[in-house]
Amino acid sequence: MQSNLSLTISDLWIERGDRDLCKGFSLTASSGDIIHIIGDNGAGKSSLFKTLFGLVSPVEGAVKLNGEDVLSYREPLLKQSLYISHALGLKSVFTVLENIRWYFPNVSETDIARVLSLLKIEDYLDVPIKALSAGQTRRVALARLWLSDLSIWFLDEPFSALDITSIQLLEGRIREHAEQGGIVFFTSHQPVTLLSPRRVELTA
Ligand SMILES: Nc1ncnc2c1ncn2[C@@H]1O[C@H](COP(=O)(O)OP(=O)(O)OP(=O)(O)O)[C@@H](O)[C@H]1O
Repeated sequence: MQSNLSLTISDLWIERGDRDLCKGFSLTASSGDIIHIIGDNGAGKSSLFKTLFGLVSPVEGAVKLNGEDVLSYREPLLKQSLYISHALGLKSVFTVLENIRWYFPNVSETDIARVLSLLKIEDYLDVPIKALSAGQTRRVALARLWLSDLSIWFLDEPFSALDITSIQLLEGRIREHAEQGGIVFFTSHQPVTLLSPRRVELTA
């Protein structure tokens, strides 16, 4: 995992439908930062993450990773980043293990077993995602945070549907990642006080 990272967003302006979002939005995040993006429903939090991932093109603005423009050529950012959207990125007819293997074909059985046990989904290895509860499904998606070595995380509502034990586990993992030099952006409509994140508000 690379540390000493600096991601700078300058004067961003996103348009979706006929709505202006994030107009004039600027932010710099460095290794070790945990950033809680807040804002009302529809303020543009998911759109911001999608823009950084190239799924939405901004009207204006610049995004630089360690000084390099990553809006016109995104590969340096994508190679460093892990994005878990509302959609979670899981295949519903694949089993838990098949989904994990889809992302991590070379990770050892031991590491997968350790993480699934930590997340208390070790008994569901051969169960298709469509047969899991909402919280169990999210835990499978979040397993990527323990198995990946990517530095910059974009987590859209990662605490949604989780029980208290899982919330604490995720908070611990986010804190650990930042301490190791990663950068974490997340959205949540609930206060996440244990992490003491930097709060950045988008206005609708
Ligand atoms: N595919 C789309 N086409 C047109 N407009 C869209 C599209 N997706 C989202 N929008 C609009 O963009 C605005 C911002 O949506 P976005 O999902 O980014 O908000 P959000 O802050 O993540 O909201 P929430 O807290 O409800 O998740 C909304 O007004 C929404 O209607």
